[in-house]
Amino acid sequence: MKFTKMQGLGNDYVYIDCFSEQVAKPEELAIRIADRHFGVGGDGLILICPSEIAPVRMRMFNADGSEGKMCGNGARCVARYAYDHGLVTSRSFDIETGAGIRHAEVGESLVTIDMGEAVLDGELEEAITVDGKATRMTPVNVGNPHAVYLVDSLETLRGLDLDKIGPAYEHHPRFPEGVNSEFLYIESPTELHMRVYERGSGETLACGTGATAVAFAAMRLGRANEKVTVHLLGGDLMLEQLSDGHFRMTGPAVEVFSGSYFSE
Ligand SMILES: N[C@H](CCC[C@H](N)C(=O)O)C(=O)O
Repeated sequence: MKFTKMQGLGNDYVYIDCFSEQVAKPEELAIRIADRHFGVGGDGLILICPSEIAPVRMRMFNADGSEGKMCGNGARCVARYAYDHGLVTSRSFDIETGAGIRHAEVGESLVTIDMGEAVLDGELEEAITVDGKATRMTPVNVGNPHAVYLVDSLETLRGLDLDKIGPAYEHHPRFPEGVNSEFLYIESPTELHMRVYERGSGETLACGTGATAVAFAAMRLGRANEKVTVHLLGGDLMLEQLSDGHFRMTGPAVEVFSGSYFSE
């Protein structure tokens, strides 16, 4: 089976072009192919599929085999792949995702995705107790669920042991279906810093839906302008809220290598 390895800010997935390949059990394949020792290695698996309502459809699976409805870094890479490999002829086109249609614009090096509207999924700065510790978070839905936790300094952000504390956030009973958790430090109204512990994949170097969620939370808290740079471990994303409420996310999307995966 042919695959392509792509990354957006180090959020890396194994991509399979389902215009030419068939994947019978993507949940199982995701677990095996995303394994960094026994497989190709990645944060999960993304299928680039034909669609009846758009030129291309994205399906994303986390490293544990669970399917996510939306993936920002994945959408940029799918857009890059679709354009570079001739699945589309225009640089501007729609992608069908589990969360609905997302519009993509493929530039020379950067790709922009219209992430749609973010929705407050509860209260701003809701009280929550995680692992016995009382704290606050802002729940945001960007097609997939996020919880945004504010931290008070860059040092605190850098010092978080997410491998250790992450699972208690991911599986908190407030979110019965699990949640992607972002830890956000607001440096200024235009500069945000975040780390993410993703549902189903653990800490990743970047998360496009997560960056959209933190931009939304910071704006709703009155602490960010409508255009911000989000600094992630793997690099920077630009997020802008348009007058219609939609978030435009701009960042890199890179093909790293391709090969053949010998499954079974
Ligand atoms: N890394 C992705 C999000 C994956 C979300 C997934 N972990 C879920 O279960 O919702 C992004 O760039 O938006």
